[in-house]
Amino acid sequence: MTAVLFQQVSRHFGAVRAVDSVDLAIAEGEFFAMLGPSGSGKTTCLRLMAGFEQPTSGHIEIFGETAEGVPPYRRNVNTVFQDYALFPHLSILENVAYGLMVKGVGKAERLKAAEEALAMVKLPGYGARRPGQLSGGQRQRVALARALVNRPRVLLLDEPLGALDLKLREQMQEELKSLQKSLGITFVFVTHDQGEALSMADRIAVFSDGRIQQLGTPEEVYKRPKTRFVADFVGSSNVLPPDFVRTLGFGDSYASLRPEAITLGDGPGRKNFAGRVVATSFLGAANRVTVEAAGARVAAMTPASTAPPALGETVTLSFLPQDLHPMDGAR
Ligand SMILES: Nc1ncnc2c1ncn2[C@@H]1O[C@H](COP(=O)(O)OP(=O)(O)OP(=O)(O)O)[C@@H](O)[C@H]1O
Repeated sequence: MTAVLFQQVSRHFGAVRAVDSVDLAIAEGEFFAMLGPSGSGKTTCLRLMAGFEQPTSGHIEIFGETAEGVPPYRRNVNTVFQDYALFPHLSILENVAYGLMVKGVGKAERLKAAEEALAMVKLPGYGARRPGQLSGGQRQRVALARALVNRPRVLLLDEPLGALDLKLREQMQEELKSLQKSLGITFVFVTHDQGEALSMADRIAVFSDGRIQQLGTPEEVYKRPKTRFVADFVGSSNVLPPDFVRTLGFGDSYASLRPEAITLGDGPGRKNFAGRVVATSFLGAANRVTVEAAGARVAAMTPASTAPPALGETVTLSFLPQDLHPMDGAR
């Protein structure tokens, strides 16, 4: 079943097209990431799903029901905000139970549900504390518990790990992913961190200027970026200019070629080109070798077990034709 459906959805603020003719269908139980730079429209999309914004045009459905005009509290969705928005004067348990209190659930029942939600996010026994007595990572979990206690069918997460340091972020990424799988709730996750989107999501929508540039699995988006923007934003792919692509025997368009698909030397069935080494760097498991070839700068990954070529040396590099991906927007 489709959890969230956008048909030609736009949200304009005066002349700003924050969201511009977006189509998407998020499946029930999916971990869906909206990835893009600041100002690309992903938060506005999330707010449209939550009901904090209404579309200027287009149609939104949540589990098959029209969402336009339905207020946030009537939708089967809950939002976890980046700043957590916990009440400082309430205990952790009261914070988590708050949504149920507003809905009129009796005290014993809501406190029990809040305890269960705290256990889900691995914070059992923390209920008596105040938010100020918890670490950033623990507050993040409380924010999550506070959304989960409502048993939403869709959980909307707006950069929920943004305030955490790198190590805690990575730990929470794994926990969020396994929590999502065990609960079977649809997660829609906003991030500007491509590593985070690639590692957690089932599918990613890459946003730029209010539009979806590409929608696909992490592997598709990473290995076969459709546009130069996606190639640049989602990773360290080589973006080869049309003139160079033509010399390799392909058509007249930009193309992406991942550094790890390029090897030193030639081999059967491979396409090759010559380049002069302009930089090398040791990355631990591999060396990154950058060459200049016919006006293009191309990076290759070579095994760390062999010494990289010397700077200034001319080398032959090769790749399998299927690893070169022509992109939209020729010139
Ligand atoms: N209430 C508003 N009034 C006017 N312009 C807005 C409003 N909300 C968003 N915008 C504009 O819409 C565009 C998209 O904003 P949005 O917050 O959706 O981007 P984002 O990709 O989530 O960025 P960030 O990662 O910085 O949150 C921006 O240019 C923003 O300034």
